[in-house]
Amino acid sequence: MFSTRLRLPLAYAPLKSSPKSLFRSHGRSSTRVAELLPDIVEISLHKGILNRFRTFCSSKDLSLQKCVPCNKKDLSPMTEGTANVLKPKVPEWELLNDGGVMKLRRKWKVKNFLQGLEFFKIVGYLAEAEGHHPDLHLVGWNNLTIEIWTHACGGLTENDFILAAKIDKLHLESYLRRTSKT
Ligand SMILES: C[C@H](O)[C@H](O)[C@H]1CNC2=NC(N)=NC(=O)C2=N1
Repeated sequence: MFSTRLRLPLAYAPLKSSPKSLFRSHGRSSTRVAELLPDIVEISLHKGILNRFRTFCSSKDLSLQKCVPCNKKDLSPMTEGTANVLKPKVPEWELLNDGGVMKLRRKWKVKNFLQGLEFFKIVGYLAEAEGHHPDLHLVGWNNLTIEIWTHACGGLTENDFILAAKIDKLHLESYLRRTSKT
């Protein structure tokens, strides 16, 4: 864990210019506050590092994260609010509530039926590698839809957003353009 003891030489601790948030205006004498300074600095430093660590964990690019096994007993679906927070990270996908089950959905038009099946195969290999699987639909031979949700809990988990982000990283649109010439 991060524990960096930073002992500021009190002479250099600019008490007056320190951010208000560090020093409550309890009218404490500067001597008392000065005594507290090293611990206050350490706590804020610690928090800063922890916050940076947390930011790293919820890294912007979901496609760099890995899906986790959905076999935890207490796995529960995320709230609609949380889903809306994550949604901007997968802008091509829509959030839908399918009879009470929150899902991610994205549609593509394919050139022909075989291209659709090829598309499924590419996504299938990704899903197998992640251990998390989308629902694949190919309707009217060229309307391809992918829906992603976590069946184990009947709703959305971070796995679903990670898988959606990884599917986007496949850049299947350029695949569809390339193969449509064949
Ligand atoms: C143990 C393993 O994580 C589970 O069997 C996985 C497989 N793929 C999955 N995919 C999806 N979408 N939901 C699940 O609940 C799920 N469970």
